Amino acid sequence: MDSLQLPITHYPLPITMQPVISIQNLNHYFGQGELKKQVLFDINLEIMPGEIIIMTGPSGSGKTTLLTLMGGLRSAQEGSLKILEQEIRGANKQLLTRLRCQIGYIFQAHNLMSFLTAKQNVRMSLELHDRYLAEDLNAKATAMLESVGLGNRVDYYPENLSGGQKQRVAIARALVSHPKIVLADEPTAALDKQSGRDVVEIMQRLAKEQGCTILLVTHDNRILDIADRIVYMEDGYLANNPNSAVLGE
Ligand SMILES: Nc1ncnc2c1ncn2[C@@H]1O[C@H](COP(=O)(O)OP(=O)(O)OP(=O)(O)O)[C@@H](O)[C@H]1O
Repeated sequence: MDSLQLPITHYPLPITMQPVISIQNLNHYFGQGELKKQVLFDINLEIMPGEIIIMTGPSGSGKTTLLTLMGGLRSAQEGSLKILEQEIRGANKQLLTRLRCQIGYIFQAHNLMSFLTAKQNVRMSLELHDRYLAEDLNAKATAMLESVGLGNRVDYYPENLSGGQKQRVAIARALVSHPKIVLADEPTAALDKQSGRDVVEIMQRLAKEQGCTILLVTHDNRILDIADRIVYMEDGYLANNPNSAVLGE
């Protein structure tokens, strides 16, 4: 088997910048027959590695529907949607499940397990990945909690943490496995101004450190400045040009 060893290269391999998410002419419908209703219209969007994108727009405009499609939480129906270079139009459950393991999710309600401590909640996310099985998962989870400023709360249960602290545990849980994509739906909605600010600044710092892409849906105008790019949804259409929308005013 020795003869199969590959030569070691001592120079960096060329990096090709492929979009982590690529959407072309995407339409989406809910319901069937007479009740069939189109909620997304001809969406086109490319998101590059490391970008922080904020998606904003009125209630009911289709933001969550688009976010769940981009997170592989539902299958695309019409057009093309590629996540990490995999086409997910008509994708089967196995492919969607595999993709989901490579994506971190942060929701408005933190969705922490109430019967697990902060450390156990974060550790659980690592247990989904075979590549960490040989590592000290408790040490990794603790280090991640330290990096979101919760080193002194690792053994606390969610009910004994503030809203902002819970959301920071959710961030630690989403980012501990170094996903290429993190999707966040209204992560600051339940937080006061300062906690909301802290939470998004932590997300921004970790994303830049890890080189992961963040896609964040929000109505919160106070956090728009953390974005590299803002996209605006209205009535199921995406305005990809920030100048076409009056934001934060
Ligand atoms: N499961 C569903 N079945 C039928 N219609 C749905 C479903 N989910 C969403 N819709 C409809 O699709 C449209 C877009 O909803 P969506 O939740 O994506 O909007 P949104 O911009 O995220 O709204 P909000 O800001 O209030 O969360 C709305 O008209 C909504 O009523």
